[in-house]
Amino acid sequence: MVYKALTIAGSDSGGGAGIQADLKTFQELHVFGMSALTAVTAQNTLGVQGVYPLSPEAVAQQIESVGTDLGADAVKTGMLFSAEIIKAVAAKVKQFGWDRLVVDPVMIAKGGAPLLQEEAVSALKTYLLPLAMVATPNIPEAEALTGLEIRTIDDRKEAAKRLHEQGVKYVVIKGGHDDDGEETVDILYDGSEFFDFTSKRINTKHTHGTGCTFSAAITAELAKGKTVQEAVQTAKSFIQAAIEHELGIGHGHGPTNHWAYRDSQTR
Ligand SMILES: Nc1ncnc2c1ncn2[C@@H]1O[C@H](COP(=O)(O)OP(=O)(O)OP(=O)(O)O)[C@@H](O)[C@H]1O
Ligand SMILES: Cc1ncc(COP(=O)(O)O)c(N)n1
Repeated sequence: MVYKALTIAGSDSGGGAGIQADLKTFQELHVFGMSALTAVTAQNTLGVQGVYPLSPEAVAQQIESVGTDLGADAVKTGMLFSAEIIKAVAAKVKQFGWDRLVVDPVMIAKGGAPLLQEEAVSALKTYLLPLAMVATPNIPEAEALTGLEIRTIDDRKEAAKRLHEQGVKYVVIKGGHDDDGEETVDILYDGSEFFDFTSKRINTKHTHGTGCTFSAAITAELAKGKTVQEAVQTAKSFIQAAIEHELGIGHGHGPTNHWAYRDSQTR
């Protein structure tokens, strides 16, 4: 059986985030990866030097090419840039009836560069979140999507409930941005219960692309037919290994190590 996953996201020339992180992660998890580019970024470990969005038609046509021939067992979205691209993507997801959809609501790169226009946040809420099986906001993204200020674990739970009310079936609020403490805690809400995924916080500056890699791992596991809980558990182990075994490349915030999880399985 060949499992297939499609990522709809931006290109990161530096290879640590975006489409590149997604395809590497799919491959590492033994899932055939396909892509529809939304934008090309000139980017490295020091920051984002340029953003060149594609037309909504170009995005829609790439998805159409994949959907009408290869099909996809699961789909994820990353950087979508504009309200027009979000609408085009939502229409195609509906057309192909893709229900294993993971929405990573990418807004701002770690270095501060905007990857989603401010006015597109409401399009994300209106058109895409209601189609999402899983959404994976970090804390600032969850704040932008709910209007809540998130300080405590209870605040995170409240934000998860609000996003569930907006139509997301499973909400994962990631704890990478919670700088205090010895642990990172990601919270999963399924509409009735909360589940915690906890790991030791690794003290490193090489976390470029952690969010993309984590959501791509969830998507790969969903493509195999795993439950959301199983998929999040594998994704947490995948990202933990990828951060822990850092590559140390580039002069700034380096990428994570996408092959570390596979190595850890064979050790
Ligand atoms: N220093 C760390 N140590 C261990 N795990 C981490 C660390 N930083 C992030 N993570 C994990 O990485 C995953 C992504 O979380 P994070 O909150 O960094 O996402 P993000 O901000 O969307 O990422 P990105 O910066 O790529 O957009 C989560 O599972 C989180 O717990
Ligand atoms: C094309 C693209 N997509 C997503 C991110 C977010 O990743 P990060 O916040 O780790 O920079 C990025 N930097 N570039």
